[in-house]
Amino acid sequence: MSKRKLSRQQRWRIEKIQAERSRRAEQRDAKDSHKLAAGEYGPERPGRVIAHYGRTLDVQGDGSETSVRCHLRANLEGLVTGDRVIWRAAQDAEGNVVEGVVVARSERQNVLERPDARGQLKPVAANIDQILIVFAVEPAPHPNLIDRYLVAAEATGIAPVLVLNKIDLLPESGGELRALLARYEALGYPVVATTTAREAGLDDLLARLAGRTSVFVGQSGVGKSSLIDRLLPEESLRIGELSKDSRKGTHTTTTARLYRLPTADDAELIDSPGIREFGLIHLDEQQVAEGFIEFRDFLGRCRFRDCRHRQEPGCALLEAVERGDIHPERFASYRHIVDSLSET
Ligand SMILES: Nc1nc2c(ncn2[C@@H]2O[C@H](COP(=O)(O)OP(=O)(O)OP(=O)(O)O)[C@@H](O)[C@H]2O)c(=O)[nH]1
Ligand SMILES: [Zn+2]
Repeated sequence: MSKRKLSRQQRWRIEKIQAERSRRAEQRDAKDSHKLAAGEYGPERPGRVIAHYGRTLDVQGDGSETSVRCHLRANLEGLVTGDRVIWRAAQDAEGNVVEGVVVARSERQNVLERPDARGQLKPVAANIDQILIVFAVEPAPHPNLIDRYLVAAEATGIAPVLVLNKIDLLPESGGELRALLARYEALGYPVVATTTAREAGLDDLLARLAGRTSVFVGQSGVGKSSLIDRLLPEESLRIGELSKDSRKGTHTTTTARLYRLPTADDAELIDSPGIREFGLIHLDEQQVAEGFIEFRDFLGRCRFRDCRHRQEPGCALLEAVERGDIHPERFASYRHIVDSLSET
């Protein structure tokens, strides 16, 4: 945000708008309390937030195929797509569920955060099982890019998976990228090869998606949209919801949306432009070191407690590189990422 000073009039306007917003929220909450007390809402039931627009959410009840537009009790803040919640449904005269109210949030298994316009971390999605880091021969990943994504994923505690897309463009021998992937596989990372150019190109990916909640991240042009288009063949699934909202003139700045994939068993995908750019978050030196999973055995074993693993004697990491327990390119990548931290 710009540092420009707001005029008194602008400040007054902003305060007025905010006061009006909170007044409306209070009113709605009072109405909800009344309805809840009057038994107009059904029993508490578990559900999942599949989209959110400000203080309005789409919640899918467990075991249900459809979602219900819900609002929040005033004491609930910061719910994001993927959150598991407790909600109560209101029914119309025919017994159809028409709207709902979210009364509680269940504990999060993990949360994906992104910096907002002011650089403050804000949650964008929760309860994710895996981050699919997509890359391709074209555009080729610049050195360290894969490691950067891996470190960012490790920092969230969500399991990363490497997805090499556009394998139709790979040379017969597999090329350098395949060799690079073998190195990551040896570290224990799952690796999946895909192409949207062939019918069976997504079979391995589908197997990987089954039974899990995933997000796709990766640099522009590697084929994230193409993959998602193939996974969600019904365009109406993606666009229908949005146009319905814009017709109503509702605010549609949804941060992320959860899709259940018709193409894989019990697979969920959470997607939004903000999530696709994941990886650009700021990390500290310690997080970067811990993000290189093969370093973990050696961290804390250097002679000096404040070792920065540069040229200190008795550095356990440098010794591990020397012995061949840490690949020199991964170590160089670690250095490069740490050095870039001071530039940002
Ligand atoms: N040869 C080949 N091209 C592909 C494949 N997948 C995607 N492409 C092409 O790669 C280009 C970029 O694909 P997108 O799906 O737009 O890439 P993206 O990662 O979503 O890019 P952003 O939206 O900018 O983040 C398009 O021209 C696609 O047709 C593939 O498996 N093989
Ligand atoms: Zn050290």
